[in-house]
Amino acid sequence: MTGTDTGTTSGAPAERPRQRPYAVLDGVGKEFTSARTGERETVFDDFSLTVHHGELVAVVGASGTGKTTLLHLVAGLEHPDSGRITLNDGTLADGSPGPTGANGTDGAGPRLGVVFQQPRLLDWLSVRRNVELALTSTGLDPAGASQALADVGLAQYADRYPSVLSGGQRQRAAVARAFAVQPELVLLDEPFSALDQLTARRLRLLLQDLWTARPRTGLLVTHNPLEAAFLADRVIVLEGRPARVHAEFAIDLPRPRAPEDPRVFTHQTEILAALG
Ligand SMILES: Nc1ncnc2c1ncn2[C@@H]1O[C@H](COP(=O)(O)OP(=O)(O)OP(=O)(O)O)[C@@H](O)[C@H]1O
Repeated sequence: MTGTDTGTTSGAPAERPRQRPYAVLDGVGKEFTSARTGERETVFDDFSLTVHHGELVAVVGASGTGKTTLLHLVAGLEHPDSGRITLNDGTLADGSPGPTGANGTDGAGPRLGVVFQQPRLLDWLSVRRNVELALTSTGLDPAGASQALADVGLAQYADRYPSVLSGGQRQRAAVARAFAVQPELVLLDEPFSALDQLTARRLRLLLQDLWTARPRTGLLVTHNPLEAAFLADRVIVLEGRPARVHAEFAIDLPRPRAPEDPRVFTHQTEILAALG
C-alpha cells in the first residue's frame, strides 16, 4: 500500500484506512430487458465487491460488461434485483422491492460527488451558480463555490456561462461541483473520455492533485488503462455476462504519480493484457 491515508485528522490510534470497507456489494444480481431482443440480460449475478475507505478503485472492461451499471448501483440510480449494497455500514439497497428514489433508503444517504462523461452543467446558470446549487441542495453554504472553483483553476471564469467555456473548462467545473460538496464517495464515469488527449491528461493531473490534497473514497469507470493505472489504488477488470472480476491489480505507487512513470506504464501494460 502507498503512504497516503484517508485524510482523517483525528488523533485516534492509527487505523488502516484501506482495510475498512466503505462500499460493499454483496451477492448483487441485476437484470435488464434488452431493448433489442426483448430478452432478459443478466448483467450481474451474485456479484461482490468491496471498496475500502480512502481507496480509489478503477473499473475497466469491454463495452457492455456492466461498468456503468455497477456505478449506478452504487450511486443508488439502479436497484439490485438481489443481494445487498451497503455504504459506510448503512444499507443503500437490498434485493427486496422497495421505494424508489434513493434506492429504498429514506433519501438521507451518504454525500456523493459524481462526474459523468459530459459535464451536465445547467447552461442558463453561471459556473459559480452551478456549483452553488450543488452546495445548497446538499444543505451546505454556497460560499464554498469560490474555493471549489479556485481549486480547479477556474477562479477567473466563475461568473461565465458554461457555453463560453472550453470542453476542458466545463469538465473542470463539473469536477468542482462534485468536490465542492465534500463527498464521502466520488463516482467518476469515464470523466475525461470526451476530451482531447492533452486536456484529458491535464484533468487527470488535476484530479490527482485534488485526491492528494484530500484522499477520498472513489470508483472510477474508464476505458483507459493508463488513466486507471495512473489514478487508482486498485484496478478491477470486468468480463463476461454475467460480469465477473476477471483480473485485479493493486497499484501500489506513492502519490503524486507522473503519467510517464515507467511503473505506471508497466501497470498499464498488465491491464491491457488482461483486457485481451
Ligand atoms: N436501463 C437499462 N435498460 C436496459 N438495458 C440496460 C440498461 N442499462 C444497461 N443496460 C444493459 O446492460 C449491459 C451493461 O451496460 P453498461 O452500460 O453497464 O455497460 P458498460 O460496461 O458501462 O458499457 P460501455 O463501456 O459501453 O459504457 C448492456 O447490455 C446494456 O445494454
